[in-house]
Amino acid sequence: MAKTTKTTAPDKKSDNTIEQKKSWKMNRQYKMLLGSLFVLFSVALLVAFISFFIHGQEDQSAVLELADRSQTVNNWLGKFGAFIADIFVYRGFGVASFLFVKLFFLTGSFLVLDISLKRLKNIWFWDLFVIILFSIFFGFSFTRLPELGGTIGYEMNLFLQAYIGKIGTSLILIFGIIIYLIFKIKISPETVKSFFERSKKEIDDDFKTFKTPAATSDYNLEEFAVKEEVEIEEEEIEEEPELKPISKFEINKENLRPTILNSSEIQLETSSKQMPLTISPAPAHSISEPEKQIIHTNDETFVIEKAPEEEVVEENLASRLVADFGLFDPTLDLSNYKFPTIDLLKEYSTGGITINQEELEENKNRIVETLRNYKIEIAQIKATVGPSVTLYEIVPEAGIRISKIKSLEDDIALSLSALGIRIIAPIPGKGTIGIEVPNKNPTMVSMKSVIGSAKFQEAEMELPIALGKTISNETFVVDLAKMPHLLMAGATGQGKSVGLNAVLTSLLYKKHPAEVKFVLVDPKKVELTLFNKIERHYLAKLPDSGDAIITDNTKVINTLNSLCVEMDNRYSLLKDAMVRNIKEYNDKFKSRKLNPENGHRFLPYIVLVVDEFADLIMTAGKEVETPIARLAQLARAIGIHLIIATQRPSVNVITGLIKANFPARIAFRVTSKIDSRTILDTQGADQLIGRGDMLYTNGNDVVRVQCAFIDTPEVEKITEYIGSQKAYPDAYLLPEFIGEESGINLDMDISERDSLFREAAEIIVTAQQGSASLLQRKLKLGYNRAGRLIDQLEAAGIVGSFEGSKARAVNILDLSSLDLFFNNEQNNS
Ligand SMILES: Nc1ncnc2c1ncn2[C@@H]1O[C@H](COP(=O)(O)OP(=O)(O)OP(=O)(O)O)[C@@H](O)[C@H]1O
Repeated sequence: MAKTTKTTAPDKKSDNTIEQKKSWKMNRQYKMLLGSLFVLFSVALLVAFISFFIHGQEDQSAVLELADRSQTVNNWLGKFGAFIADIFVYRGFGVASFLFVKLFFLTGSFLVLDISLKRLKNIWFWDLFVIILFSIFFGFSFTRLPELGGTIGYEMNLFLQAYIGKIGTSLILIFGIIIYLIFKIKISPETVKSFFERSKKEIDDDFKTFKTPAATSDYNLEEFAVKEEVEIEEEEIEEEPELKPISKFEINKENLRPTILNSSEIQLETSSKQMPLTISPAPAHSISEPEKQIIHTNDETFVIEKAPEEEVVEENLASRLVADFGLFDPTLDLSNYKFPTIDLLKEYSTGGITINQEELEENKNRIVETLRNYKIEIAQIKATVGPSVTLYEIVPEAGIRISKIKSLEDDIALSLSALGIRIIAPIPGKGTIGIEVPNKNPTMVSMKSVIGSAKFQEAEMELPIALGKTISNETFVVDLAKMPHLLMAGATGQGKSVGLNAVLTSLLYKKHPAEVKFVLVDPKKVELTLFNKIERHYLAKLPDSGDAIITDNTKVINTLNSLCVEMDNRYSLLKDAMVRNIKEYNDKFKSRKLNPENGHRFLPYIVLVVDEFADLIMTAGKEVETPIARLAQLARAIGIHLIIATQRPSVNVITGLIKANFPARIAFRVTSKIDSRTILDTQGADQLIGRGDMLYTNGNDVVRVQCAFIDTPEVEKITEYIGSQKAYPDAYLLPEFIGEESGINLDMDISERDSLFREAAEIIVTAQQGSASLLQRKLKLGYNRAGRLIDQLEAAGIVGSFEGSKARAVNILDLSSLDLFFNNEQNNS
């Protein structure tokens, strides 16, 4: 079995046209031009400012008469210099204007080097803050030299002093400094404390080493050198990302460390003393280790060296990346994507539920009478009206056995002359007995009402699904991610397809195309075709396959196996990231702690929807059951969720293996109690009234829900709304899976032959027809296995080679010749 994995991201670059490249070049040229202008302007500012402080006063009158050519100025940059210096320094911010030189220089450099300007925002913001703060400070401190604070500083200072006085102004200035220290420098009491502690220790160390004869001048020099190096390195680290944030995740850890050889320390200590004891932990990491802390004890010969705590570089780097670029946003590729609006959906009922008082009264009386006939007295009865069913909650008199009421189910139904009575005895968690009676005039639950409900809109779930409304008329919202897989079954025409559409629509209303992808399998070819329009937004498919919606059962096997490959790939990514599930993984990826260069990517949820599962099991049997069971067992953690619908709830379709892995199940109306048991492990689905009336279970409790109704034109409108928006270049591509039918693996070895090889040969020889479909039928095999058998028969020489549409020739005439053939083969081997 040859498998190749090719993980492809949806945002695969489309073919870059020559035009695009050209426009990029133009862009770059403009940037370089503009950048150089900025750099030159910064130089001009510097010259103008310096000469303003030397000759400013003399130029003051000339600035007012710029047009007069006879006026001469002393500024080194002529009238222009005098003018800009006047604007920035005199009328502006005074000495603090020098920071503009830095700002323009940096902006120019960023443009010339084509570095993202995002970081500049931060720099401009804080520098402008400092400029204003400084100009107020100078205006405040040097009232006699107004040019130090500039007109702005001077005036602001006057303004502040007029309102809050000198003390108030100085407090504001101090507050400004605190803001800068906290947010820009990121100072906290802890950092200050640790700084002082470190300096104290350094002073102590210096003092001691000075005293200790072991500390030769060599040592001090080295230590000094190390410190200097650290300072330089730190500066570099500060500056580097400003100029080179190209590689977001790379960091050369060695650059962060001062280079010091432990051995030199050890040697120094040993050479000076006769019997020194030096304890140095973890000598294995001697190269490029951080500074070690040396603790001197009272005994001068005993020096303890303590390895410092290692910095968590990744953390720092990630938070720095997040500070610079913000959290990773997976929706950025389609940032203008607009979610479908609620008005695309239709409102079916005008008002809410209509309560028919007479009907309620009548039903109540009948229930009471029927029970009284069987000597069951009722203490209290309460009715809750739902959209299609009313729940009568009964509190029986003390001493009445619940099983007695339950056994009267059919009698009560008969006396109420209604289809679909369901008795819940007792209602879990309530201690009452429930009798559900269908309403004469059920209210249709529109998809609009459930999608628009606050419960759905505000649902904090990974994959919220609005299924419909419960008996107490509450919107019923469940999380597919928690289910984690859903089985939907029900007889034909009871609302399965509408239910599937409701599930898909819910997800379309809540999830961005970057966050969820659907794999749709639709053997009926008509149910899910509408979703074709959103192929490039929401669908996933195999590479090189035409339509994303799979209608051919043989292709399903490849898709399922490909999903298994995707699952394995995702598990290894999760393992690599040391997280347990997709949510943690994506959170980590968003906070830029995972490097895309190591294959990490944002993982969208994948929802596999199989309509008509029975059909699939019939044609492909075990070959689909195995990958489905594998996905169902393992895929929950990595965000692959399965929704399987079938109208034939028989045990050979919903097998034990499938059932064990699908705790969440929806049953629409079925025809027999046995079917109900097959789906829900309990009866009840046979007593539903159809038209979207359903039972939902996720373990123990069974909830009766009226499924929301969504019609085909509504789905069409939604898919059209989404489909007409900008999309990804292609559908989300699943990893490639090369199935066994590719013919590459002809099993030539006799020992590796299929166990049914002899039987298959006999069938082919008897029928004198070499076709895989014959084997499929006779041996009840899937397409793949039958194909492989034919390949083996060809390799053995029993059938001829592939001849297009004609069946293969059979080279052995009858069964006796076949026996002879096998005997010969055995003797030869
Ligand atoms: N939630 C609902 N509310 C009201 N009517 C519904 C609802 N669901 C289904 N119906 C009615 O039942 C009809 C059949 O529904 P649907 O096509 O979903 O059945 P199905 O189980 O998918 O049938 P099949 O298996 O043959 O495709 C719909 O045309 C609609 O009139």
